[in-house]
Amino acid sequence: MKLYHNADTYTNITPTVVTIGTFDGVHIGHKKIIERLVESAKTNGIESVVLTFFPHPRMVLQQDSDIKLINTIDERIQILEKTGLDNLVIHPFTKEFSRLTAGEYVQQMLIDALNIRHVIIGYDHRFGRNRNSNITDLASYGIQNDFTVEEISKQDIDDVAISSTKIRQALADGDIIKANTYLGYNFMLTGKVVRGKELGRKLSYPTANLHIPEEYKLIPKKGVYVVQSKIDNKLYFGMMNIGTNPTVNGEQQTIETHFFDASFNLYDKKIQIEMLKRIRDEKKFNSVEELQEAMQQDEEFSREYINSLV
Ligand SMILES: Cc1cc2nc3c(=O)[nH]c(=O)nc-3n(C[C@H](O)[C@H](O)[C@H](O)COP(=O)(O)O)c2cc1C
Ligand SMILES: Nc1ncnc2c1ncn2[C@@H]1O[C@H](COP(=O)(O)OP(=O)(O)O)[C@@H](O)[C@H]1O
Repeated sequence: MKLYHNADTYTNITPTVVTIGTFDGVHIGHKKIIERLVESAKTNGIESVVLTFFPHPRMVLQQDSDIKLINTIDERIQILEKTGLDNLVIHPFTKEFSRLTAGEYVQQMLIDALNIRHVIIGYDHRFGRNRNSNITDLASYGIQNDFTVEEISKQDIDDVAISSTKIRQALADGDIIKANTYLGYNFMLTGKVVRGKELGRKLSYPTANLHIPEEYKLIPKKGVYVVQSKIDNKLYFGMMNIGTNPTVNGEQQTIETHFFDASFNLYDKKIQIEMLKRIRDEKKFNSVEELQEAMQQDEEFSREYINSLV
């Protein structure tokens, strides 16, 4: 897959079949659409393109909107890599861009930049300044400019929207198994390991504190989870706490993971942690000893769960 951070840098002259959207989560509903796109490119001997925008239009147009996304932009790229897609164009969404008229948008983006032959698009897709053009308008631009428009049915679009809503809700509820079922892969958190209070090692459970710079990343419900992570090409299982560490009077929310059967220095390392299963709520214990006991039980639970996977 080739990656472009601006449609203007797309210089490939092979005609394209394009689909346009945010594809947050790149879940099984999105994958069906992308499969159709890739198939259509193959059948017609042209190249497939997903055109997506970043930041999310709502981050730009309603700056106060506290939008949370299932994937960071880098995670989205990583998941799309595996779909067989030829090209991913992530065009910067700016206020200026949002003011392009529908005609300017079609000409500059679809025709001039992408050399479009075919577009696969949701029945309810809107585009151009104030989103005032629809799929019928796109079809007439197509007749004038020699490209065809293929509609994704209401049913398929509804399925996509339902899945996204279910995934967000499941993550908010801590129901990782449900989220992962709809995603078709394990929900992940990606970030850098930073220093904490250095209490973990005293509890005999050193915990890597994950810092996620993307404020828009959706973080699941507070609590304790079974997780896994590939670090330097080796798979580690572990247990994660998302919370404020009330027992030790923590204030800020942290994301901390203890990996089993491992001893390494992870500071400043970028890691990606896949979440597998929720264990329990975070609690305020009366003493550090009680917390330690709870962590031992979490470890037992996690190990049993991990063994049940194989
Ligand atoms: C599996 C796991 C479960 C945890 N559960 C709780 C909890 O229920 N309540 C709590 O106050 N802290 C909990 N913690 C957080 C510990 O308080 C934290 O790991 C400890 O304070 C070490 O912090 P440090 O990495 O900043 O040194 C948990 C941590 C882990 C890894
Ligand atoms: N099994 C392990 N799981 C997680 N981190 C580990 C492990 N073994 C060593 N470490 C290291 O220990 C650090 C965490 O120790 P800890 O005492 O909890 O300090 P901090 O408060 O800075 O997180 C991690 O960032 C990592 O570099």
